[in-house]
Amino acid sequence: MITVIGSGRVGTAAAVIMGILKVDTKILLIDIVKGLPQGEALDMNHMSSILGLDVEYVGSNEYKDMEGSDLVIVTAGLPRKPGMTREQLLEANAKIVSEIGREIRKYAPESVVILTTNPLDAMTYVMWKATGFPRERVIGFSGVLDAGRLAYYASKKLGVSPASILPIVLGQHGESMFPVPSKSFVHGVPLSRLLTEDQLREVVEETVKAGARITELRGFSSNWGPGSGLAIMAEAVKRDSKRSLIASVVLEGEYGVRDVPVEVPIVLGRRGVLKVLEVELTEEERQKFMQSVEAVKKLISSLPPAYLS
Ligand SMILES: NC(=O)c1ccc[n+]([C@@H]2O[C@H](COP(=O)([O-])OP(=O)(O)OC[C@H]3O[C@@H](n4cnc5c(N)ncnc54)[C@H](O)[C@@H]3O)[C@@H](O)[C@H]2O)c1
Repeated sequence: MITVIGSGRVGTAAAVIMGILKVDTKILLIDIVKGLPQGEALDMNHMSSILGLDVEYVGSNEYKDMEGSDLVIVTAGLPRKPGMTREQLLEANAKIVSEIGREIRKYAPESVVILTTNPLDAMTYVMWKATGFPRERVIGFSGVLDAGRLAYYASKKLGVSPASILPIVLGQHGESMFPVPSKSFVHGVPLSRLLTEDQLREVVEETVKAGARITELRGFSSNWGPGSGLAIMAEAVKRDSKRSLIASVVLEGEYGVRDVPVEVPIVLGRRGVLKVLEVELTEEERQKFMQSVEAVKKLISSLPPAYLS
């Protein structure tokens, strides 16, 4: 069983897409708002019936119902409003993530946790501390989205399918995120060779600002990109596919960094992170990556001490 905590825009998009991809036969939706997860589950069961999916959705306001889940997806928390940065959500969401982390430790102690709550990397740290799980089982979602956005914007300029691009985005999911065109390839040819300097600058800027652009246009933050990225990660865990994806993971010496979660390429399977892949960076790229790591460290150090142990 997969549990999705938070039945808002991202949680419901993920639940629907996981159902359509038949990632599991039972998906539990949890939220603190009475009636919301139950209503969403009922609507999704009608979808399941119409599409012949054989997936059962259940809605609940009780954390204990997650017992038996091998994968818990956390999408609970405040989203940004137009003009806000992800970093401004820090304190309010740390409280929510920390509480949920303790419930997961109690009711699903062997689960793999995938988290979306912003500011993503600092919240991954809070979840890691609150669950006490090994870093392999606490994974921040954002890299699949940021990399997908990089591939999308590059594909528009190149005139090739985004599916032909293997994109790399490293560092923080936030203002200092670090898309790396020299390590993003179309069949062995890096984007840095296929696009001009100006085009590269535009692609990087569009990628970094994509989330804010969506929020500005429609008044609320993205959900279809995150929902589909979460479904791809859930599929890798549930099918033990060992697919390589980008995600936020607490580093333990890789890239010369320790105890800080940032976006890096990983190999994902049933037990969570099986491997962290170290991309070879030039000195200039390494400096940009480290600036991004420093931004995450700064956010973590501004958290109240209650969330740091
Ligand atoms: N990592 C990413 O790439 C990414 C992308 C988009 C959004 N996000 C983040 O994901 C989070 C959710 O976004 P959204 O658009 O779905 O927001 P939303 O407001 O639509 O949904 C959030 C839901 O969480 C619920 N909730 C709050 N506290 C809870 C708790 N303690 N237990 C259970 N449920 C609780 C709320 O009732 C609400 O239904 C936000 O923090 C947003 O910034 C991250």
